[in-house]
Amino acid sequence: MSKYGVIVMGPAGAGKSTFCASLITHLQLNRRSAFYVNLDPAAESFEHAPDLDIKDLISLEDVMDEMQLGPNGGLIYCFEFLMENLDWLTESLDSLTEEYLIVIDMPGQIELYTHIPILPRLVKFLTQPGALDMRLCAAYLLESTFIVDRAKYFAGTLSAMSAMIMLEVPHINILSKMDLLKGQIKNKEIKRFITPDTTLLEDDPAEVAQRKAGLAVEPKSNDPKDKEAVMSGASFRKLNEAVAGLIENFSMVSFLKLDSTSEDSVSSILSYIDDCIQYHEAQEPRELADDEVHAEE
Ligand SMILES: Nc1nc2c(ncn2[C@@H]2O[C@H](COP(=O)(O)OP(=O)(O)OP(=O)(O)O)[C@@H](O)[C@H]2O)c(=O)[nH]1
Ligand SMILES: [Mg+2]
Repeated sequence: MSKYGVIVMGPAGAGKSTFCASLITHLQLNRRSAFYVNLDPAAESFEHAPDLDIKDLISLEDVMDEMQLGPNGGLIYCFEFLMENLDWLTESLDSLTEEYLIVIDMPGQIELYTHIPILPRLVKFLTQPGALDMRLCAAYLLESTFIVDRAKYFAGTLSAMSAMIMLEVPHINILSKMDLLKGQIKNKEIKRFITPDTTLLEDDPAEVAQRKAGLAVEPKSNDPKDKEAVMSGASFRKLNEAVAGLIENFSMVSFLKLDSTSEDSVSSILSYIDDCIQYHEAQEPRELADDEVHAEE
């Protein structure tokens, strides 16, 4: 029996846990079964108590104390430990029927997505036919406020693309916290960021402001500590153009918009997830509950 799930990824603070919570609330309101898996050993408070929590397998605090590691090293250790104890996942997920949407909340450390091959191994394990056989959709969140800084937006898009290439499962990219842009940026302008392309660098507000202020077009110093010098000027622009060009050439990334505070927005993202994993095709027709029958009448 196949299982159905979504793995929610993205940089720190992108809104992953909030999205997981809104998604679970929405599933519950629509009488769908959700199973919430928290894989962030540093997460402390939850809107919905996790059905499975990595903290029950390993404690980040203990790891940091005993192995004398910092939070990032500790997290990597926790994931390596998880990979050696995958039975822990199998035991809990094995009995879930295809009715469930398994929602997996990931930590925000970017190392996990780019530097080490743990995530591809985890995804391979979850999706392996004959074992858990999960139809899994990867959802990569990027904070929409990044669009005011083109360099940040393209760097974030590059990390989304890197996760996409690495994971080889259906993938959606999401600009989160769209409500924060309301009244700040016109809808027409926001549309330009849905599919990234190099023309977005032509009117980079940061660069326009620099030019207006008569600031250097070349870094004054090569000292990486001199952030302002390194993060501006013609060389920095060339770097951004190269990154934006790479993203455009691959033409793999486009974004969906999410406002986790809006039920309609969460519902629309859920439809994409359902389509990606063909959730509805697998469902048995179910009988309507009494109140649903009345609502239909
Ligand atoms: N306005 C607004 N704020 C949001 C939204 N989603 C998340 N936030 C806020 O953004 C902050 C970070 O949200 P989290 O859901 O904890 O982000 P995360 O990606 O899980 O963070 P880490 O697990 O630490 O990587 C919190 O203060 C949330 O309340 C949204 O759609 N709109
Ligand atoms: Mg979180």
